[in-house]
Amino acid sequence: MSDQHHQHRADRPRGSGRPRGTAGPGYERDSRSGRHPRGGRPPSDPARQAAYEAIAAVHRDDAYANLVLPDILRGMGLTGRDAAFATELTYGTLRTLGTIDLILADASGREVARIDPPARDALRLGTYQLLYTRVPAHAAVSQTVDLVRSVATGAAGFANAVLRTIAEKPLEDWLAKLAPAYDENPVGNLSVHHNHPEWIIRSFAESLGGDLDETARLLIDDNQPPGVHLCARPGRADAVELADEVGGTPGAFSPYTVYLGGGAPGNLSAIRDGRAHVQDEGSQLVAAALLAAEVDGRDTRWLDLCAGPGGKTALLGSIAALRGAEVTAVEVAEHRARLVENATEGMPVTVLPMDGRSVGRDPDLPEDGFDRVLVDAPCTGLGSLRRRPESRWRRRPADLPPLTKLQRELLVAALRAVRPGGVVAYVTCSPHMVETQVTVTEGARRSGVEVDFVDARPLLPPGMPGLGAGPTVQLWPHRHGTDAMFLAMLRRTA
Ligand SMILES: C[S@@+](CC[C@H](N)C(=O)[O-])C[C@H]1O[C@@H](n2cnc3c(N)ncnc32)[C@H](O)[C@@H]1O
Repeated sequence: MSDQHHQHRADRPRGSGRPRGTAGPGYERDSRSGRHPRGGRPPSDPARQAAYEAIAAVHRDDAYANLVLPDILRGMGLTGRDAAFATELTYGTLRTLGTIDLILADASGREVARIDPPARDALRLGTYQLLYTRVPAHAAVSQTVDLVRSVATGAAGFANAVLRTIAEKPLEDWLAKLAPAYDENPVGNLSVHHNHPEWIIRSFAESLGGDLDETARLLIDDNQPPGVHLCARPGRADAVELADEVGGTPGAFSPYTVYLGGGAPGNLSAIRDGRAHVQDEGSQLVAAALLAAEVDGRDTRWLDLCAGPGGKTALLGSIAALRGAEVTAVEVAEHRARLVENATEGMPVTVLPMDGRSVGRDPDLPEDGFDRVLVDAPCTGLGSLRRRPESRWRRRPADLPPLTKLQRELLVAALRAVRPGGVVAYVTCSPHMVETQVTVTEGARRSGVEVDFVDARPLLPPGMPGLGAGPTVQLWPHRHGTDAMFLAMLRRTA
């Protein structure tokens, strides 16, 4: 699945994947409504039922948990501790799916693919409770068996037997039994222990210079839910004052960042009245880095070539208002272009709903026309797996070729759009070398213009640790507490 598909699907009506009324293979019997499990007996408690429905929607409808779960919680009227429990169960089960399926296959003595899908998803949820939470075993088993009874007629006895087998051993014993020995297959071992597919672990390790100890630390942090970061919009809010206002703390690195302590950011007046927006600190850092690079002469025409939904455009637009600059924001998906318009209300930003590769073919996107250009390219999103629990199991290496072609073409367009002496920031929320170093090197080579790499490290706040040998920068959850954003800064020399 390419990121383009990802974007389009993510933008369908909330929670939907497949069209309504259709169901994925194996779910027909029990979940034709697309929502509520059917059956003669009452299902398990509401939080578990909500988690089951979200997990089933992810697998049955190709839905996204972060989109579908809020709708389910709202529909069931779940708030507070129930909503938090349902969220933990949903995200935890989806994140640990690879290992859970190994355990389920071993305990049931059959391939997981051969278990009836509704029973399979309920069993996954039960296994997660047994091995990854403090839910007492008897409650995990009985609640899951009740759930199975309501969604998969006739499977309750099977589920009971499988769950009792799983409950016989703690997680460590299951991992010791099923993971390959570290000495013989370190990546396979890390995959089972830390719930990431092997090809993703290999790509992280390659980006970390082959250091598997550090890779393991990354995987551990990649399994933690990320904190909520706010961006205090320059000229509209001050990060220290905003932190006081919302009961948060100023960010460790970006002067605009506030770490929110808790609560729903949507309820904050600072967000409602346009003084701040939700944005990972890493995203704020790479957007601000574009503006920290020196350019000679004119510095008023900035271009954001992949703008939707507009987080980085909003930061650039706030600073443009202070510096007398103007931002042109390009976004190919019309509905996402509208999100950019909403995000940049009152800022000197012009949104163009068009393909960023039209540089030189559209009067609004002239060659040599801009002083600074941001290419926040569509990517696999491997750097933000913390936010999308199912994503690691959905992504495939085959997603890379079409994405890297698009990334390269957008970078070439950016290098043609910038004037000689201007700068281009190439950014991805993936640390995969094929999307980062390879794309940048190839894009620069094919652009037909002369470029130099600018050392991106001094463009980040002073004293930031772990920025490597340059000239590009890779941020990491375990080093910086941010998404794994990549930044390459290029200057057009002629
Ligand atoms: C990584 S996201 C950008 C995130 C955004 N910069 C932000 O901070 O909110 C990449 C965006 O590029 C858009 N996109 C994909 N192909 C494009 C193209 N050919 N031209 C312009 N935008 C494109 C996608 O629709 C998506 O919104």
